[in-house]
Amino acid sequence: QGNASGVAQNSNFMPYGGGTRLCAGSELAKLEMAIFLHHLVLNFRWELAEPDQAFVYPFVDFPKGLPIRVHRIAQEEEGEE
Ligand code: HEM
Repeated sequence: QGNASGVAQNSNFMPYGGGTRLCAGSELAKLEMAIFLHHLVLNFRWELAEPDQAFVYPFVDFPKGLPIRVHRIAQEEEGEE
C-alpha cells in the first residue's frame, strides 16, 4: 500500500514482519548476509552482464535488475580463504 500519490512509504518495508510475530531468525539472517557480502566483496570481481540504467523515482531501481557476472579472484597464498 502507499499514499494517494502512489509513493511507497517507509513503514511498508517490513521484511521480517513485526510485533509478537517478528521473525525469530532476523538477526541470524542479517549476520549471514553480512558474512556473504564480506566474501563476495573480498574474493570476487564483479562485471556487468548487460548494460542497465538506474531510475530513481519512485525509488532507486534498475529496469533489468542490474545483472552481474562474478569471477573468483585467484588466491595468492595457499590455504587462504
Ligand atoms: C532474509 C531472511 C528472512 C526473512 C526475510 C524472514 C521473514 C520472516 C517473516 C516475514 C516472518 C513472518 C512474520 C509474521 O508472521 O508476521 C517470519 C517468521 C519467522 N521466521 Fe523468518 N525470515 C528470514 C530468515 C529466518 C531465519 C534464518 C530463521 C531461523 C533460523 C527464521 C525463523 C523464523 C521463525 C521461527 C518465524 C516465526 C516467528 C513467530 O511466528 O513467532 N527466519 N520470518
